[in-house]
Amino acid sequence: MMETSQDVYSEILYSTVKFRVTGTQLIFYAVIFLVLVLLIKIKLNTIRYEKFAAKISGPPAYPIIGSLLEFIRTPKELTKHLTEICETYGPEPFKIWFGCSLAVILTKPEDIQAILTSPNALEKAYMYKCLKVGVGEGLVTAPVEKWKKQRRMLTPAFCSDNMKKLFFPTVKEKTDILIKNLNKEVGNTQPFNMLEYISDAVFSTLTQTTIGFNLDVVSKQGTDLKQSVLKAMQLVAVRAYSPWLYPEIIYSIYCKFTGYESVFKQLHTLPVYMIRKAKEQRKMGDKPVIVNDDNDSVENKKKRLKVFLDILLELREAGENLTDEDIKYQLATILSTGYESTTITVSFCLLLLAMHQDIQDKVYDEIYSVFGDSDEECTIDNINKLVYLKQVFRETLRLFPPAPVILRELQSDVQIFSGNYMIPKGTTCIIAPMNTHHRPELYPNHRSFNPDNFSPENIAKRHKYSFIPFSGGPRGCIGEKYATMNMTVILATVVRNFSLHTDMKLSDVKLKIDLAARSAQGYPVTIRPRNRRKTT
Ligand code: HEM
Repeated sequence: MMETSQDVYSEILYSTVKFRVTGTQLIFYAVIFLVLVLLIKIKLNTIRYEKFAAKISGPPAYPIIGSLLEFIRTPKELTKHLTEICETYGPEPFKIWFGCSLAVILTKPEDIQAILTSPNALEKAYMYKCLKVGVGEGLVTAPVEKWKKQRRMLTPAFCSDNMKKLFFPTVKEKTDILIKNLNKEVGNTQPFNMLEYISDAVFSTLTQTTIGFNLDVVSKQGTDLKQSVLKAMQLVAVRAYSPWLYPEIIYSIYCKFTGYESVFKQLHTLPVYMIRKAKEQRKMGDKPVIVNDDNDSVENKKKRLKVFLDILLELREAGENLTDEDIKYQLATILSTGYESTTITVSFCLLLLAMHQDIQDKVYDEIYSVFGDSDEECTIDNINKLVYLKQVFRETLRLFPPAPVILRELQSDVQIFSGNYMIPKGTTCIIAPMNTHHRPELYPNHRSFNPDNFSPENIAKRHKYSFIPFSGGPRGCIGEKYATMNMTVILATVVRNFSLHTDMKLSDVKLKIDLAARSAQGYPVTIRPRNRRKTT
């Protein structure tokens, strides 16, 4: 008769320690042994957190699974439940055990500042790995050492001069197209979803300033790219909320099986094509131009405008270590990070103005005081005069910051303000901007829309880190200036041309949260043409 491998192991055991066991017993002992090893490993992993964790409160946690039971809910229930958890345990720092990993939720501006400005809290948390399939190791996801080099290299691309000379002309051109498109809705008494128009304007501005691709001329490839960005973000969100899809191998099988692999390929198709084209053009001596101002020569204006892709190619020519793959991922990063956040903020802002006619009138009066009855175009100088409008979109970002969470993993112990606690290395710090923005001690009447929260006097009274829609510190949003310029031009031009109306109230807004927090009901408004006169 043939011997099984269990019998062989059993014989070896008997011959060495004179202890006879059956095959089944052997399996049983092996399982017990493995479980013990696992438990010891878990204990060793958690021991370094326990002293600190004992000092702070948090939802119930159980061995091995931690507080994971709190998260087994539908996305809608989860949003509500997380808000309740924050209200129960915040604003003091509190803990959540994700299995055996410790996370600390920080709400107070002083604690947030300590984390966001610490050189030991620059690493992104594990969850960001979910993004890598789409944006590789671009700026958002890059590990610290790689990120430092990239950030140093890319920061100059977002300087004020580039905003003015490179990106502003495109922003203006695309906003004019937006106004033409919105004109189709004038006279329509049925509300339409403002986001659909804003999303086209923001995306075509981004594709043109990032890869030099004019979406309004070649729409098919552009629509494919937009769909793939949106779909890729949804797929990443599914993964982020489904920890069983975290292991790379399982996720790649899942993507192959469901056909989602093609979405990520499509996301890269156009950037890869544009990189090739730009390289060929440069070889042939066709370098893009910077249009200095509106009086620039017609010939120059007809030429190709310098875009973000050209800046990256120039950096490479100047000796920076950038492969085509790196450039592709940086471009995909800019397209995906800039698109939804800007679209959602502008749409929310216009919806809030439609809900609050008095504030809309004030915004319009300010625009009127700068432009009067003239058809004068937007310039950087005149949009900088729209200070109340900026208060309005800051208040929008306070109420509805698009990024639901900012996650950092500590590379060394970091001391925070609350309790002078030292948060141990390896802990994940969770910062939810909305949590901080909705604290009544920071913003009285925190549930209402009040742009005066951002008057210079009120800003001066608050801690700098009580407003963090763009995160903060060295790893805060690199596109803040770009987003601010783009949003100001769109908002000013829309309000200058149309008055906005809606039946929706602020208390009706329900949020849908995945990678971004957006209005679950869309942004329903009607518009009427403005007669160019002050409202008062
Ligand atoms: C209203 C508009 C925007 C908001 C609210 C916003 C918000 C944020 C936030 C919260 C972060 C930190 C993310 C984290 O640590 O998890 C971030 C990072 C980033 N944002 Fe934005 N963003 C906006 C627009 C833009 C635009 C228009 C661009 C590009 C043109 C952009 C490019 C980036 C990049 C590349 C990063 C990563 C920075 C780094 O890790 O060094 N963002 N943004």
